[in-house]
Amino acid sequence: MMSRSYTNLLDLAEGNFAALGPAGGGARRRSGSFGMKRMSRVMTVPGTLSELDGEDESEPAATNSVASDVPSSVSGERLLVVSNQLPIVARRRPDGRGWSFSWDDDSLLLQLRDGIPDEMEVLFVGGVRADIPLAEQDEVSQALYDRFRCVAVFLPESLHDRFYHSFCKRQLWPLFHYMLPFASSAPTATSSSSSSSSAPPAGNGRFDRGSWEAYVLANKFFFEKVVEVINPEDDYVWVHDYHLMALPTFLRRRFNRLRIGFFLHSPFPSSEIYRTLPVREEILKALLNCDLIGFHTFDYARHFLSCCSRMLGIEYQSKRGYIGLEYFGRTVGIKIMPVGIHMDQLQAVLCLPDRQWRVSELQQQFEGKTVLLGVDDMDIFKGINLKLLAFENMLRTHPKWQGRAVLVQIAKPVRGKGKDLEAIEAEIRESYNRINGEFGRSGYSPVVFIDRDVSSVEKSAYYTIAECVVVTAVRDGMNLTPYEYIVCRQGTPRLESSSEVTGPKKSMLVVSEFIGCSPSLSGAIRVNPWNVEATAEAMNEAISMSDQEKQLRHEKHYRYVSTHDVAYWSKSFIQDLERACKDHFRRTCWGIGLGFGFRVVALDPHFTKLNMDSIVMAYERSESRAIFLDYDGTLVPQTSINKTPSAEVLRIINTLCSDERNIVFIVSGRGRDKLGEWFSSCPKLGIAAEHGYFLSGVGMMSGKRVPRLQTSDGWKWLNQ
Ligand SMILES: O=P(O)(O)OC[C@H]1O[C@H](O[C@H]2O[C@H](CO)[C@@H](O)[C@H](O)[C@H]2O)[C@H](O)[C@@H](O)[C@@H]1O
Repeated sequence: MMSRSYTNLLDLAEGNFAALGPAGGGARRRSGSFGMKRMSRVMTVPGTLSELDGEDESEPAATNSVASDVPSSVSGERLLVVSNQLPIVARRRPDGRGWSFSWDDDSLLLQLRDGIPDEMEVLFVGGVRADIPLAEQDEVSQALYDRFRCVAVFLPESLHDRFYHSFCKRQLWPLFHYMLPFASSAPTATSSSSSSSSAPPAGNGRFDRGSWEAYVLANKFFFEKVVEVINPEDDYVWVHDYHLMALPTFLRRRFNRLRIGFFLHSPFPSSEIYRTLPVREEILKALLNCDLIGFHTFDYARHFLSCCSRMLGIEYQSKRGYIGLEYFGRTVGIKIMPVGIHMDQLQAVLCLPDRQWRVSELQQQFEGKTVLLGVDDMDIFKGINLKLLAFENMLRTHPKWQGRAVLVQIAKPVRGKGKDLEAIEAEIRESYNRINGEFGRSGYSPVVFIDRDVSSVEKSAYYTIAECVVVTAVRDGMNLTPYEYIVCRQGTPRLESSSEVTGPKKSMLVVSEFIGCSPSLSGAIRVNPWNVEATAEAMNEAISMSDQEKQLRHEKHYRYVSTHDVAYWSKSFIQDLERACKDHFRRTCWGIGLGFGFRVVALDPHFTKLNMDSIVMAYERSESRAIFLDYDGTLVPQTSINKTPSAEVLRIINTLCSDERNIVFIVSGRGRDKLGEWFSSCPKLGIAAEHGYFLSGVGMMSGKRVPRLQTSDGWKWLNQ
């Protein structure tokens, strides 16, 4: 029986969006609207597997198979990077007429180009971080495509609210950060939401099916934009982050053999958390339509694999260092590779002329003080208040730091607002006012709280003067703050002559054990941020450590961070994606299934479908036959509670066994006692019980049938 969500998804896939109101912004285009789509170099042949698995045949997009003689890697390959937002900064022109656009140099998506081979063109597909009126969307789309090879996705406003603010930010994002929607108020703190005024309709953080439908529909909008520009035989598609987890299913339905990679930038939670999501199977199955799925850490990948095992019954295999999930004949690769920073860009900031001046200013401001630094988005998972409590605790338990230690906390403001965020902001304010009230004195404020946008120059200047960076996030996918700090403390050769870089390079880190970068920072002091006293001790230890020790730790970190940069990450991902897809064009692919049950069955080209008439003919022609029958799912339905074989099954088995030319075996993992009991009325039947550990029954010797082993006790198990 189809579940409700399947029905809805099918509706969505068929273009029935009634529940969500009119869809499509002014800029929605049909295939090929940018006028540059190339012809397919591979012919497709229709076919269906529905007879084999009893699935509905009425799904035209799902039944294409592709011929197997296909070109190997060729030039002209392109990478389509699909993400919720394009790496573009959009500004209204000062005269109010039109828009000006520039690359967002801070965007990881833009930076990843450095790891992509030069001959591979990179196109971006995603939303624009600005409210572009409907009437201007066509023009903006064309400009973005012509100038930046960016394909803009515009979602109708109401759909965007339900997709992003409601499903992404109130449901997926908190859940992936281990927050279950127990309370009636929803987590709404966002780090980059577009507007707080357009509150989503869902009233709390609990699962809301309408928002899920909006999520699926929004993913379909992204899919349509990909379709406009894709050349499925030459292109790779790299989908980013939790906003677009349904997209691989849309892509796979249309393009059976498209090369699809996905990278999750947020954490993937423990299966005990993930399994509370009502659409848990749908999302897992959608991701399994990719060829490669990437995670920042081993733990996130491990959680994903246990979800696949527990919720879908799919087990992973590890071969020669690669982890793969066998999914209907395709191997879905699992990639563990934390993202890195863009070295050149950070170093370029270090060389900007006004930076030196900013560093000197800060050195003066904090002269004689030891600066601990926090740089976080102001969101509910960053644990800023826990950091303040730990700092307060350190001042109290180690009074030598009173008057000497300063915590500078930069909290990048976010536009999204919610009750949780407001409560956390109030708590933070109360904490730093209390700390400054108790420990502050003339010329000394223990906490300097900066809740405004800070330029990259200013941020790098703070990194330079900080003795230690403290990250106490309670969950974070990766968190690149420690990496940025390490690179800024190292400086660049061009700074060697300046007064800012003197003596050996050193840095010190206190980082939460709940964030993605933690495993890669072996020289950091790792803390459980919920343990305020232990974090206070870690802060004290970090700033009290000898310079030599700080230097050793810094060198170790710098070696890692400078070699595992963003280009290293993207290069490695694309290489693995290529590898995972290398035999795609040698396989015969069949799409089957409805909605999120859709998957591609990939078969060896020599695989031929069994045909009843030819089986009967071959059976009749043969002189001797070995017939091996599985038990559960073959002789008794997988779902039946009563596992005893029916009289009909026993009759058929005895008929098969009565033919002298047949040797019939049941092969099962079940125990010998039960199988022996169930088939006691089939004296000529062979049984391989407990996966073949116990054997009983007939055999052939020199072409002659040997009698089955039987004792007065009934069955004789050969290896007993
Ligand atoms: O707020 P969103 O638009 O929903 O995006 C979520 C966050 O995405 C990015 O951060 C994530 O990816 C980073 C790089 O992999 C990783 O360091 C971080 O821990 C992840 O949360 C983005 O940088 C954040 O601003 C967004 O909040």
